[in-house]
Amino acid sequence: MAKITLSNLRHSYSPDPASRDDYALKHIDLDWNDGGAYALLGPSGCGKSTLLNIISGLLTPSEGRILFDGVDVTDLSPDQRNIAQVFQFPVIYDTMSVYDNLAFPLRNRGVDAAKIDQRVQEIATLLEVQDLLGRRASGLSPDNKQKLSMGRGLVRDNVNVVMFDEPLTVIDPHLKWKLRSKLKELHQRVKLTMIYVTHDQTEALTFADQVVVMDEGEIVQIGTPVELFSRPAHTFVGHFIGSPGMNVLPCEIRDKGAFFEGHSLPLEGKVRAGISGRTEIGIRPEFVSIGKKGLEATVVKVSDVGRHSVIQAMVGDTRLSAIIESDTPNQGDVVKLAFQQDQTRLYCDGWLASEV
Ligand SMILES: Nc1ncnc2c1ncn2[C@@H]1O[C@H](COP(=O)(O)OP(=O)(O)OP(=O)(O)O)[C@@H](O)[C@H]1O
Repeated sequence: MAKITLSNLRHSYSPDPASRDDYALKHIDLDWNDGGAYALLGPSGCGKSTLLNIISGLLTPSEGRILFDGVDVTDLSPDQRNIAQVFQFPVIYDTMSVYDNLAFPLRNRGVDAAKIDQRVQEIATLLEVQDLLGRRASGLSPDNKQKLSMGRGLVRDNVNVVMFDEPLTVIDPHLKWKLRSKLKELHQRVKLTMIYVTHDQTEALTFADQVVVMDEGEIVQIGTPVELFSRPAHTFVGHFIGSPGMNVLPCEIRDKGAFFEGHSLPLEGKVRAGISGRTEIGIRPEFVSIGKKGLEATVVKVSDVGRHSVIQAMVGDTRLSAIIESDTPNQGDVVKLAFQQDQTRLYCDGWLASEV
């Protein structure tokens, strides 16, 4: 296990990058603490795989250094970095048994037979493949093949980091939640440093203690799932996390207050001093309610999603979502929307600009 430091990293796939847009990773400075469970979350193309490949040593960054426990490993090969990686698709030896597949990474490093047996049994039990140990890997279902692939990544307890790159892509939806919670349980038991790469917020939020959110080659926020939900540092995080995502409404700042469609909307706290730029109000649909007073809005869509309804309503040209627990309005109704003040945030050029 190790603390991993990424220092002043930049990466461009172009041999001659001319502008910031030529960089797949724009500037990354980050510590992954020893024993942490991290998710690297972001949309397709934001640079997750590039970052992962730089940590694993498959890719040399254009600029910057990678340190494991303070030791510079930038010029070391993937093998010398002593890491384990689980990919989207199973990487297993089809002709070997399940047992031998799990034992392979340990045998390869000369671990003694008793210890190998103990680890193989432990990991197989955890992943619920203990009954399959004698079977040939080629005959396994796709789910079990991927479980085996994960097992191979987890079987060594002395790796610096285990990295998972969208590992549940091939897993049946009904098994996904089970494996996600298994991985979490496993992390709590083994306390290896783990980095889980995904574009799926549910996977990231269930697995990780800390979620690193990326967009366009940059880290936009690092936080616990609760922090990302409650105070998104950027409107991108507000949109990307949550279902539906945060409402972002254009606003004007006057007399130290925020005005949307001519209405004053009380913010959570003060407007940060000295801001200038495009200003927006951010409020999650969970904190918009229908009341006797508030912004007049026309309901344009109502979706019953079980425990609550999601309504969409127009205020002028702006569409808002609200999560409504009871007394759901009908499409076409004119309602009054109220915002919970301590959840009403201000953003300037995308970044959080209200203070509490
Ligand atoms: N080998 C390559 N050559 C040139 N450009 C690349 C290469 N690999 C990735 N890119 C570009 O770098 C940027 C980041 O890609 P990357 O694959 O790291 O993103 P990602 O978040 O992992 O996306 P995905 O989830 O789709 O894999 C993208 O603009 C992509 O087109």
